[in-house]
Amino acid sequence: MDELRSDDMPRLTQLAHGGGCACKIPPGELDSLVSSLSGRHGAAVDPALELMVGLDGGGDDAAVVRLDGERAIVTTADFFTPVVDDPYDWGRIAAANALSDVYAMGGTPVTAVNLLGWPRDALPLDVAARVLSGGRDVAHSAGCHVAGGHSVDDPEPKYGMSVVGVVHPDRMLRLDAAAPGLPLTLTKPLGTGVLNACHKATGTVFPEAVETMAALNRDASRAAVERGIRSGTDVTGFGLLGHAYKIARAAEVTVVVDSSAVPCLAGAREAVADGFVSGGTRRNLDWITPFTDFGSASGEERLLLADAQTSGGLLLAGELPGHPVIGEVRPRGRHPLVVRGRRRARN
Ligand SMILES: Nc1ncnc2c1ncn2[C@@H]1O[C@H](COP(=O)(O)OP(=O)(O)OP(=O)(O)O)[C@@H](O)[C@H]1O
Ligand SMILES: [Mg+2]
Repeated sequence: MDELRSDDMPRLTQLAHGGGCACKIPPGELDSLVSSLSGRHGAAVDPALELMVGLDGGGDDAAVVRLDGERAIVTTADFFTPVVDDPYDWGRIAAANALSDVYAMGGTPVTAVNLLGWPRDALPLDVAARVLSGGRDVAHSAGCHVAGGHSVDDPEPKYGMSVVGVVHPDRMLRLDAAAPGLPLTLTKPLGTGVLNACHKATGTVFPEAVETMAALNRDASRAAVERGIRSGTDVTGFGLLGHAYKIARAAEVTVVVDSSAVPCLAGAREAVADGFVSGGTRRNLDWITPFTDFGSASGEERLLLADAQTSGGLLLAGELPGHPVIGEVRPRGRHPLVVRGRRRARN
């Protein structure tokens, strides 16, 4: 428990209507909103640099513009409400999540600025300082400067970062580059959404979930790029199946997820069974259900596969030693998404 906490200070998660990436605008609504920006008025006039990745196809993890044949700039922004009550941990998690979209493009973050919304009447500013120091420490561990920010008075606490990175233009991890025949790899276990919902409701701390969320996707991203992997994304608010669907849609393939191979945090299955399921997770499931062949997957399995993750792992079209293969990419079939159930033992 953080030393700044006093009995009359509200728990951070109680000041948030939703938590972390589970408070994102639902995927279908976001698609409509973002598509309203493209089309006839969607291109910059006389752009200074070539846009390599933008809003087409529902948008990738970050925007990319080419500087020259060897270098491109990656830009992204992410902020959300508290996922945990400890301000330093929340800061670490929010920063790892913001940096993750640069890693999800195969890039290296170079500089970040803080985005802070703070309820000045409800929470002392030294709590905000703890949040910012958690974010700074994680960004620094990533070799990324924290060199500014923007702060507003806000009834609901919010924190995140806008991050600029660099990437080689021919070595990016793009949604639309997933090719049939490739295995599918996931680099962090699922379950942060349901465990965060349990934490918010009961106050129970899940240290393994906190460390998973605060962990950088840097090493997995670097290793993937070195191995020649060129397609991937990070698994966040739309859940494993939502982000797998975004790959299937962008690359016009079918993504098969083998549910028995998907790693889960300790306690996650119990948390689903106990009903700690966020509205965001249920909306994810509603969104992907028409596109998915669920086979014999149970209701609880579906919820876990759609669980809104905060600062989740990379989902890669390719094999990465040390991380589980959880499915494969196939030519587009009847459904963009297929869930293979748990295999029954043969008699
Ligand atoms: N308000 C907005 N205006 C323009 N584009 C937006 C807006 N909100 C989201 N987008 C774009 O929509 C796409 C999907 O957004 P989403 O937040 O799901 O992606 P993401 O940044 O990879 O998410 P995460 O940080 O959870 O990994 C992205 O390309 C993002 O840039
Ligand atoms: Mg992303």
